[in-house]
Amino acid sequence: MSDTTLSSLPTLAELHAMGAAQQPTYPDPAVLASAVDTLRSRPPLVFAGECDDLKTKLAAVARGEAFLLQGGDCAETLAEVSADNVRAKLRVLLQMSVVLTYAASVPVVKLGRLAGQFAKPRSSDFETREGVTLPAYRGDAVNGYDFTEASRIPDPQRLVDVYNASAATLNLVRAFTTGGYADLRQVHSWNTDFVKGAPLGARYEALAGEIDRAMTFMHAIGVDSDELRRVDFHSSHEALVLEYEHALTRVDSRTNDLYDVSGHFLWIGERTRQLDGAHVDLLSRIKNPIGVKLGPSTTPDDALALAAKLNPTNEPGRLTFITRFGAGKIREGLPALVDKVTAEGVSVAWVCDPMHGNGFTAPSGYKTRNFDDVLDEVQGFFDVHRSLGTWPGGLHIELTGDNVTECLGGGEELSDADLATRYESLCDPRLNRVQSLEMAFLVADMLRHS
Ligand SMILES: O=C[C@H](O)[C@H](O)COP(=O)(O)O
Ligand SMILES: C=C(OP(=O)(O)O)C(=O)O
Ligand SMILES: [Mn+2]
Repeated sequence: MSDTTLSSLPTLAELHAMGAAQQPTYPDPAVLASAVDTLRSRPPLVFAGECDDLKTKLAAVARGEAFLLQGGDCAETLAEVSADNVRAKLRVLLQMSVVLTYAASVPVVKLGRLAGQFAKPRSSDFETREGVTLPAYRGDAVNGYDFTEASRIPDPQRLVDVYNASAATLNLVRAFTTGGYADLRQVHSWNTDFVKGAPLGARYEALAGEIDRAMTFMHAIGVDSDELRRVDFHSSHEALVLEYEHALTRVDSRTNDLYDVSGHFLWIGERTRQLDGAHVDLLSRIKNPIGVKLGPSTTPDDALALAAKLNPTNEPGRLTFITRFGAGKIREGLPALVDKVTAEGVSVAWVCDPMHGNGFTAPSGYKTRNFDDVLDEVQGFFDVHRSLGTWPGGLHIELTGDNVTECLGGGEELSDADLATRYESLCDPRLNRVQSLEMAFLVADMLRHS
C-alpha cells in the first residue's frame, strides 16, 4: 500500500473540520477509534477493477447507449441480511431488468442499493412519540430502531457489523448472479408467472408475449451461451458516515489511485452535497463511479460546480446526477439543469429517483408514496429529456422483493387502511414486488413510445 497516496487523503479530523452534515455524535472517541482501526484492517469489499468496469458501463449510459436500473431498500437492516431477503431483492431487480432491456433495446446496467445502504440522513435530529423525545434513528450503521434511550445512542461497533453484513450480502449476490440463478430463461419465466397472476396482468401480456417470442427465436437459432446464465451486478450505497467510508478508502495496487472499496458506486445525498463540505471532498478524491442526488432547490450553477469539483477531467461514466424533484416539480425544474449541463459539454448520466420527492404522511400516520406520483415523475423525466434531445439514462428506486404494504396504489390498489398490514421499512416506503414489476412494464412502455 502506498503511504504517499494515502497521505494525500484528508484525515477524518480534517474532513469533519470542513463541515460534515448528518453525522452521528459518538459518545466515546476511544471506542470509535478502535472500530475504525478494525475496519482499516479488513479486506476490501469490492475490487477497484470492478469499479472501473461499472464506470465503463455508466459511460455508455451517459452516451445514451445503456440504461441504469438502481434499486433496493431505503435502509438495509442487519436483521434482514438473510438468504430469502437478498434473493427476493435480487430476483425482482433481475425481472425488472429483463423487461427494461427488451423495451430499451440497449443493455441495462444493474446496480443494487445494497451491501452498504445502512446509514440514513434524517430531516430531524429527534423523534417524538407520545410526548417522549429521543435522538432520531439513523440507520443500523449508527443506532438502534427501538424507541429507548439506550438503543438510540450511536454505537461504533455497528460500523463493523455493517461491514460484515455487507460482505455476506455481496458474497451471496455474487454467487446468485454468476452461479445460474440469473439465467435469462428462468427470469423470463418468473415474469410470465407474474403477468398471469397480477391484478392488471392483461395489461402486460402483449409485452411479455413479445419477449417470449424473442426468447424462442434466440433459442431456435442456437443462442444458448453462458452469457445468458450470468449477469453483471454491482453494489451501491449513500456515502454518509465518514468513518466508514474513510476507513474503506484504499490505494489500488494497480494504479496507485484511491478507491472507496465499501461498494462499487457511492452517491452523495441531497442533504450532504454542500460544495465545500466533507462528503463532496472525500468523494472527489476517489476513482469510483459516483452519483449526486439533486433536489428541486438545485440551480444549474450548483450542478456545474459539483461536476467541476467531482469530475474535473470530465471523465465519462464518473458522474451520475440522480434527480429527485417530485412529480409536481420535475417538468418545470429539470429542463434548466439539463440544458445548462449539456450546453457546457459536461458528461453525466441522468437518472431519475421518483421516490424522494413524492413522500407524504398518510392520515394513518405512515410515511408513504403514491404509485401514480412515482410513475408520473418518471413520465416527466422522460418527457423533459425527450424534448431536450438528451437521454433519460435510468431509474433509482426504493423497492423490495417482498409483498410489503408501504406505498399506495398500483394494480393491487393498496389504500391507507392497507398500510398497517405489512409495513416493514424502518425509513422510507418501498415499492413491493408487484408494484416494482408493474413499474418495469409501465416504464417499458414509456421507453418504447416516448
Ligand atoms: O431516505 C431518505 C431520507 O433518509 C429519508 O427520506 C428521511 O426521512 P425523514 O424525513 O423521515 O427523516
Ligand atoms: C436519502 C436518500 O435520498 P435523498 O438524499 O435524495 O433525500 C435516499 O436515497 O435514501
Ligand atoms: Mn429513502
